[in-house]
Amino acid sequence: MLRAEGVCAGYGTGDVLTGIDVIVEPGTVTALVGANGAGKTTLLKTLTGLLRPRRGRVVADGRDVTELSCSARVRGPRIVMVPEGRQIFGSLSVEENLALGAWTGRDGSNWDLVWELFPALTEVRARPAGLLSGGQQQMVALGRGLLAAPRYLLLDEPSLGLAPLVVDSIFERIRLLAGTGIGVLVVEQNATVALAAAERGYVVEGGRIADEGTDLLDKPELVARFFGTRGVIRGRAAGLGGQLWRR
Ligand SMILES: Nc1ncnc2c1ncn2[C@@H]1O[C@H](COP(=O)(O)OP(=O)(O)OP(=O)(O)O)[C@@H](O)[C@H]1O
Repeated sequence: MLRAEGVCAGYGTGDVLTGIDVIVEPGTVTALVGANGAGKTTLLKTLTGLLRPRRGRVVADGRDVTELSCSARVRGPRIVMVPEGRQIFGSLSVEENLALGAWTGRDGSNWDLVWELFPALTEVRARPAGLLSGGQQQMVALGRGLLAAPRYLLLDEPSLGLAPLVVDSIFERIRLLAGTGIGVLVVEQNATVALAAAERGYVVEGGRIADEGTDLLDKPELVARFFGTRGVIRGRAAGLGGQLWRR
């Protein structure tokens, strides 16, 4: 499993995370939700090695990886991040963008998995990625992450800027990714969708874990904090969807 243990981290002289514990199990989806600026991306950065924690540690499969660089974490414990905003190279083809993820040389059968999970990409594989829809670009970003052969895949706001139906389809794919044994940590402001797709959820507020568990959508006061009372109704509906997704 991948663990953040008592992680404190920040930028300059300010602390953003003030003691965070999070666990990501292989073969499951874990959701990390919270408002703008709560510290979600900062936690992902400390897990991938983009940012060193000031206190606490990052442990992957029993090994302390806190001092490892980003690339060493991809090659060793296979911690891979799909960044916010997709970061696609618009002038490169879909296939060229995907191939960028294959730098570890472990891509092997994951190419088949990418085409299987994202069949829509087969038809546009030679097209410049900048011409794709937002949903297709998100599929490219996920596929590129998959080609780095992750054991742990960290997704930063995969729903950003996508229509609700496209978001549902992306989260279905995320569940399938977890079904292959990958531990997925998904950071989202779209809390109901992420929690519905996840076995376990964490709420980050002000750099701390304010709540965690397997039943966060059953807590109306929590959902209302994010979305108001309309969110409670949506949350219940999404929770039902989440149950159906689970194996
Ligand atoms: N490179 C940076 N330098 C200084 N401060 C930063 C930097 N990156 C983020 N911050 C600050 O850290 C705090 C947490 O940011 P973070 O991006 O982790 O939040 P978040 O929960 O992911 O929110 P968002 O959804 O807006 O990305 C914010 O106050 C932000 O302004």
